[in-house]
Amino acid sequence: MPRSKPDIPKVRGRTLSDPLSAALLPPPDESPIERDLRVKAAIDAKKVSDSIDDMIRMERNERKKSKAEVNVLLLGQSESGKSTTLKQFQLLHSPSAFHAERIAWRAVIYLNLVRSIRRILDALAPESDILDDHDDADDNPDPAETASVIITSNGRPPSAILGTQVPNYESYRRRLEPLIELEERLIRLLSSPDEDEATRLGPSRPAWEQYANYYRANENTPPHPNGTTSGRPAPTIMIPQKKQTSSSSVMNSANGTSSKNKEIAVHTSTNWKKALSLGNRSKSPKSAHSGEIEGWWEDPDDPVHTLNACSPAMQELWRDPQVRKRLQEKRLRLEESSGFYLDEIPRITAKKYIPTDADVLKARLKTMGVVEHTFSIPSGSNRGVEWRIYDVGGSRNQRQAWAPYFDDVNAIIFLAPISVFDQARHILTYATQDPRVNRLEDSLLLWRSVVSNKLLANVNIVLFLNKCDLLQAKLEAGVRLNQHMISYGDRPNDYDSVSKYFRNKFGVIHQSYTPNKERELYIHFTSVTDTSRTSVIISSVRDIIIKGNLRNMRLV
Ligand SMILES: Nc1nc2c(ncn2[C@@H]2O[C@H](COP(=O)(O)OP(=O)(O)OP(=O)(O)O)[C@@H](O)[C@H]2O)c(=O)[nH]1
Ligand SMILES: [Mg+2]
Repeated sequence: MPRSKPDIPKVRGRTLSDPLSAALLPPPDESPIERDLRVKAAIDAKKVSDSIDDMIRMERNERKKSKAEVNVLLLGQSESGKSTTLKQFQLLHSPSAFHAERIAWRAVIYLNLVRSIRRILDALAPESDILDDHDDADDNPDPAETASVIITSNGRPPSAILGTQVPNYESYRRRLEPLIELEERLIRLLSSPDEDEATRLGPSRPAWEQYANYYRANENTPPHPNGTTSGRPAPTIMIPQKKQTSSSSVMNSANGTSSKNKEIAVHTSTNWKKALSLGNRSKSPKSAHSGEIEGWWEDPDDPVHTLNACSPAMQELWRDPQVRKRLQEKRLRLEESSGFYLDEIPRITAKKYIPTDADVLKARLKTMGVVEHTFSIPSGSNRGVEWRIYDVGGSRNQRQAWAPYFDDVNAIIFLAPISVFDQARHILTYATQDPRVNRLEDSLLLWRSVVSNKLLANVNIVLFLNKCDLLQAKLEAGVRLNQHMISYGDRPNDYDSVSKYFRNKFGVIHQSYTPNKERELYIHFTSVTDTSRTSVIISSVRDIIIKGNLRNMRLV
């Protein structure tokens, strides 16, 4: 069916100097019969052209339907749980690949554990001036964001002056010293061996290491407090860009294609997992002649030996009541922090330790750049829908990499960690007077900017109010929401009331700012480290996204 009234071919907007316009003009001496013939020929030609257009359109829709594609973006601030959600997708849809990679996570888990120990020692150091809030390290290193240090007028942090002294500190420090070297080694192992700049260490050496160095040189005199800084940020591993693979690939953070922009912060699972191919050795047959070994535990250079040797000291440190008291004074709640394995030291430091699924889900490795994973997910009568899931870095200096993905995204899963209402990030920018920004406020602002984005007006949005397990534990421990969010007022401080309050807060922002009032918002309360509950949620999210996608395709 022709879509417009048949007429002579349109040449509107062209001038006579345009050769096409000139060619389409009727001949000057055209008779009425010739005119009718010419108009009929033009109408026939247009019919043919329209039917070709229709065929092309139908073919494209058919192609889309048969090889349906879904692009999903995981968004949210740093440490909100995006990469963990991606791991859950992997566990659900490519479990064998997930299990095959478990061994490679050993290095990350070791690094998380060693870092927790170092943070305790930093907090115990007599002259330590580490920040009370561990999440401050979130977005380092970024020139616009610097962790602030609370220093009194005499240059010493208040907690160092008034805090509980741990008499065994020196002994712990000495016994755990090999872990300093191990931390550096693990970071080197995880980064690419041929990239000098591959690994970014934090801005300074840790307080306890400075103290240790000083102490070695000046046995009994304590070091000068000046010059010490806060604990290091979470290890950030910068991995060079490699050719993309279909199942797991890496993108340039700036334009999603090449490495032109030297500011690329690439973080690919493929690369670092290969770099630590410790697991391969377990497959080698043991042979006295070739020197092959049965497993990594027989390799004297494997990091497990240092950990294993330090295991008793680590356990004593973590069990020590005075240490716990000191951590409380410093408001350092390691139990809530990412990559927490202190309650499982004997199991993690065992020579033949293999990470469980739960360990991998708990492991913390900050994402730099954008990581893409594809899955083929069967859906109803469809042969298989190809899902592309993009996991982005959530820290502030990573967010500019998000926009290029807005163009052809079908759905967004936005993660907001609602347990962080009592945490602040230290941000020093020219525009910010108060360097402390509440992390939940940060999430709300980010949410507002995503839901109000016009490019995303027709994109399905699913909101995960995440870290509900930590929220519940925090409320049960007596932390009051109204002390951090005045607007909460006198409402009860229990999980039900608080979680509803947050759902409402995020919902109202969506309602007020969405450019598409028809858009439905799907909200889930999640703890994405919990596999059984998350797999149910993922299945329902999958259906919502597929339905929304089909609806949008019909509108095309
Ligand atoms: N207890 C608990 N821990 C969680 C939950 N979700 C994520 N985590 C942990 O929080 C840490 C951070 O999660 P990630 O998935 O790495 O966060 P991300 O959003 O990818 O962070 P960036 O890569 O920095 O943007 C990890 O150690 C997770 O195991 C949750 O619901 N409960
Ligand atoms: Mg991540």
